[in-house]
Amino acid sequence: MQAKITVTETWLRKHRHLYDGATRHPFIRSIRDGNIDISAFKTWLGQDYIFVRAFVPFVASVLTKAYKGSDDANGDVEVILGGVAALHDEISWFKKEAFKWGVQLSSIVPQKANQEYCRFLESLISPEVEYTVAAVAFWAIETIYQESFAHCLEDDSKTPPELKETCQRWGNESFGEYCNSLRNIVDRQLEKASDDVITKAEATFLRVLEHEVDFWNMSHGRT
Ligand SMILES: Cc1ncc(CN)c(N)n1
Repeated sequence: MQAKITVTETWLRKHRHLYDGATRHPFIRSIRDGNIDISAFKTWLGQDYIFVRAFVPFVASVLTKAYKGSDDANGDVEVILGGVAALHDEISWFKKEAFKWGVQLSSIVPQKANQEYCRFLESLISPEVEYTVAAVAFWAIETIYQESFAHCLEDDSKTPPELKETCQRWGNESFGEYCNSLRNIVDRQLEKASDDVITKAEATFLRVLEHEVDFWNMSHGRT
């Protein structure tokens, strides 16, 4: 018997070009090829710290929506709670890493692409946004980082040793498993969603891809 094609699989096939644009961006390729400009890396580091701080209330809102909106026989809340806990570590890691690279986090001003991405996250916090739609954004945001940084750890990569730890943070296997759990949550929700919610969720997925590309562009000095 053939396995059923899930909604996320359909989207990934349909939007492959844009998805690859987000997960195989020139910024990521430059890490993987070992010719990253360290000033671009430092820009990314400072800007991403600001993004992650805005990401926390968004993830907390997904947690609330999961509690209210899913029957939770499937443990959605616990999976998302794991994500919140990981973000706590992530913020400490950014502080440590910024110190290592001489990046002054307190003086970072968010750039336009970052501001727009954070505003988009804030719009998803609204209680009017369905759990399914918010969960799709959450899954996509985490997965793009997982796939991007895992690409920098493949056997034939020439990632500089001093950036390996950064790539490990999102490219490691257990982060990959967590992203798979998020994908299962999303597919389960989409399976029972109305056409209207599915349409909104797909549009949200595309918006995430665009914001991620803009975020890499910004880090790469392309704005
Ligand atoms: C822009 C961005 N996208 C995703 C992630 C992964 N949490 C992140 N830290 N920053």
